[in-house]
Amino acid sequence: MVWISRICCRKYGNFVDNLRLYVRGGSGGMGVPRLGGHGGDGGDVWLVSRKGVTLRQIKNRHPDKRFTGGVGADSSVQALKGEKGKDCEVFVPPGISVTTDEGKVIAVLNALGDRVCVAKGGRGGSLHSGFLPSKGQIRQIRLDLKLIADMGLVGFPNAGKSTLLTALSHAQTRIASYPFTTVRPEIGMVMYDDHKQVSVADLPGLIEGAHMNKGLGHKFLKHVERIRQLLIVVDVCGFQLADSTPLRSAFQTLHLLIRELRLYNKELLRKHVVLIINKMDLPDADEKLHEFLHQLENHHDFSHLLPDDATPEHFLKFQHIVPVSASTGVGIPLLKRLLRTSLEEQDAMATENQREDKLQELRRLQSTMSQWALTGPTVDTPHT
Ligand SMILES: Nc1nc2c(ncn2[C@@H]2O[C@H](COP(=O)(O)OP(=O)(O)OP(=O)(O)O)[C@@H](O)[C@H]2O)c(=O)[nH]1
Ligand SMILES: [Mg+2]
Repeated sequence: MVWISRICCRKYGNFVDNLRLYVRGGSGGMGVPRLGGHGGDGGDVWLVSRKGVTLRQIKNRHPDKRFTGGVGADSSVQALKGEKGKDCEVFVPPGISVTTDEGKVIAVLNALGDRVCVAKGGRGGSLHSGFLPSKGQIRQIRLDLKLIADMGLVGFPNAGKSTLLTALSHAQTRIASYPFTTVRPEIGMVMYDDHKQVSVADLPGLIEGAHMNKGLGHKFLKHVERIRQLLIVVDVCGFQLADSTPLRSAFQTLHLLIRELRLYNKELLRKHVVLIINKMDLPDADEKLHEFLHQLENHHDFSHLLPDDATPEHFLKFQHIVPVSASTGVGIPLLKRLLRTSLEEQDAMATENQREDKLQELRRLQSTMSQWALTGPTVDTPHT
């Protein structure tokens, strides 16, 4: 039996997922022409990925968001070579991508302990520079945090993603009958009776054109990149953003969602996906589910139902398809079990792939060795 714990449900209040920093390397120290002494180089500014740090902490502790390396020491009679200025280390959470103001990605810090120099200190004065020091590098950089969770709820607004997370984990998410209720990601922990847990992220609803920054656009989509599996949530009755926009059936909604994911980053479609068909308590839900499943099975026959250019080149293969009602709780225990199963299946598949890779490697080695037994090893001769 699966059980859930209110205590273990985490909610990230005041979530900060991006931050702009001003970083400046320290200036170099003065050289001494008379003695031929070199000034010390200025200190660099480094970002270092560390556990337990949040962008909010950085923001609170350094309201001016300025980080500067130490100044290199001047050359002197006592120390002809001046000492290097102190490096400045800024601790950041893992999962950070660092970009310049022009949008150029400088680095991605994924693993704990990853580090990158974001502003180099200036050179100390030397013969080369007429013993005058140079200034350190100055940069405005942007840190973007990509959320890490086992699974992420993805869907159009109002599909019931937040209601589902509450039903799965008792996370206290905002739920309302209007689109775009969720404006920042929330994470809930689904607990199992053997104390294993699965983290599930509730993400703001997508709309058509999200890949071009419509709605919450990229602000939301970037979080999907680091999530292990997608939980695509579709309202069995479809979706209509406003009276003036067309009503999309569940089948159409699904395709439009896939299109948005693909246009943002087609690698996302390589992830494992569980399809959740929600609101099964609504009138006619059974017939609509039947029709939707039929369309899914024979999707090529129904491409005429899709809006222009919505036909995806890649059709997602679903690990599991689960009809539920997040409001009444029907199907929720099954869904909880399937979340766990789906992650275990992915782990098993990864292990199997690794085993297969090793076997292939071994076979290659064996065939090379038997070749050698016949002909002797071939040695690459350098080109003359
Ligand atoms: N009948 C029915 N209504 C549901 C169900 N799940 C959610 N709802 C209702 O649908 C509306 C939207 O629910 P939310 O959970 O806020 O939807 P969401 O997908 O998080 O929406 P956004 O945050 O705007 O993207 C609310 O009025 C819910 O009460 C369900 O299983 N059945
Ligand atoms: Mg929501």
